[in-house]
Amino acid sequence: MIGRLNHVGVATPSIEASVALYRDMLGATKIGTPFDMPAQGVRVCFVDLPNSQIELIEPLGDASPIHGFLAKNPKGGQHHVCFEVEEILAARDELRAKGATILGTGEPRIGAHGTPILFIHPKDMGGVLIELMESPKGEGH
Ligand SMILES: CC[C@@H](C(=O)O)C(=O)SCCNC(=O)CCNC(=O)[C@H](O)C(C)(C)COP(=O)(O)OP(=O)(O)OC[C@H]1O[C@@H](n2cnc3c(N)ncnc32)[C@H](O)[C@@H]1OP(=O)(O)O
Ligand SMILES: [Co+2]
Repeated sequence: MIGRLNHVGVATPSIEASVALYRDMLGATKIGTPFDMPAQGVRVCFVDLPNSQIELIEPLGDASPIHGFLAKNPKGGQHHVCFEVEEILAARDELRAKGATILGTGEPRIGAHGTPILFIHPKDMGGVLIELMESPKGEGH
């Protein structure tokens, strides 16, 4: 089921401050323009790497799912890892059959790459919040 590592999600109280870190400390040159995803409750900015992406996420709105994480980690930190899968509904059903908790309604939502995404509760994955993302068509692993 598991495919390519698509991105590592990094929660931050300030995308602007995090962009400065990745640019000035690590020398990142391919940094996108931040954009809002109200349905996901986050503001997003991608840092492109040769083999993957860092997804900087800042809370957006009172119901943002990352408020709790930032309350525990006020300076931010590594929040989730995202793996591509070929068929998101098949992956969800297989995971559920294995006892995993799919977060939210369990129905995929459209993520920042324009394809359906789901999250697996960290309690079922050794303390790591896992995002599954359907591979963009034609880019299957
Ligand atoms: C940009 C769009 C999209 C994309 O296309 O890539 C995204 O990535 S959106 C990213 C943000 N969205 C989400 O994270 C949605 C799924 N997340 C959730 O539903 C919640 O955040 C959560 C994982 C259920 C946590 O909810 P919260 O209310 O903050 O915490 P709890 O108190 O319920 O926590 C229970 C338990 O889990 C631990 N925890 C919380 N967050 C994480 C985390 N990111 N990584 C690892 N562990 C986490 C928390 O510490 C609690 O542990 P215990 O205290 O030991 O019970
Ligand atoms: Co993500």
